[in-house]
Amino acid sequence: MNQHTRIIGVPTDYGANRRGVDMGPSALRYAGLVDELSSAGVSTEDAGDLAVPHHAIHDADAGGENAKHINEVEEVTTALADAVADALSDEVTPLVLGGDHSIAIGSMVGSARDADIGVVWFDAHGDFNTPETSPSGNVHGMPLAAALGIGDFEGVEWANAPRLKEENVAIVGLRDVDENETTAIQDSDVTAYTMSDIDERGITEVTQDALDVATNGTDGVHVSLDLDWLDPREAPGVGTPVRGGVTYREAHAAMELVAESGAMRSLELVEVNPILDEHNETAAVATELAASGFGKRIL
Ligand SMILES: NC(=[NH2+])NCCC[C@H](N)C(=O)O
Ligand SMILES: [Mn+2]
Ligand SMILES: [Mn+2]
Repeated sequence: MNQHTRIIGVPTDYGANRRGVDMGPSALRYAGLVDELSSAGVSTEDAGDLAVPHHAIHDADAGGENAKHINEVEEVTTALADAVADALSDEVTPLVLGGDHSIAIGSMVGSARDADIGVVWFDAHGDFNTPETSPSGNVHGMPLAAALGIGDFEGVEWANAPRLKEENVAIVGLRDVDENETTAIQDSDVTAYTMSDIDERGITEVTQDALDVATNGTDGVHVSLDLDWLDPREAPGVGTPVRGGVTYREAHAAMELVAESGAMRSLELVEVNPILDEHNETAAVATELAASGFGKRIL
């Protein structure tokens, strides 16, 4: 496989309640991302990090707001959307390094600017809240609803990806969903595969189904990999860990299927928090999974 990718770092934690995920891009680079990708036969250019507004006070722990730091999220995701769209028009695959999962708004908007896309969302969470349903006010719990224009996000131009349809979105590995978020997912045309589905049918069949959903009638697929998708024993460096996630091998099997589909248009690795990690192992796992997504095989 001969592929080219452009790394776009997005060192932000404005969408999360626990600090430190803004150091994710450094941790991923330090874990050897470029070497790992080159062992997959992928050539990499590193565009560095996007500028993220700095505020002396980060009030993510403060209550009250129902979409905390939404202005900073808008600023960052708007710049990211342009960077992702630019990479695609230069015919390189954008590889976005988070940062918290709010950045996915920018990845999806950019990836869908000139194409009809599907999304495969590997995550413990639905990230389907809106400011009115969110129990936390953290925007990293809202990016799918934002891109799809659900609830408060309807008509919010910077956040919506009009060329992404609900019926082309597949969430894989769900195991922690808020009450009103559950209803919103059920009322939508999004397909959600829970951990119970993976228990019953196995990771291969479920991932294949998810890829079918995302490729059906689209020009390509944005793959969003939240590291809390994995079991916290394998990926401890995340801000919102949930027990009972996929194993290291299941994660690789899924990413190998992503590569085999030939449909991956853009990829993001999010929610790596080096402060909560053990010896950078979550970042290391993330780089290995990215390589599998780009076609690395054992033999
Ligand atoms: N990308 C994430 N880690 N999202 C976690 C979201 C947690 C919770 N559902 C919330 O809305 O706050
Ligand atoms: Mn998550
Ligand atoms: Mn997430």
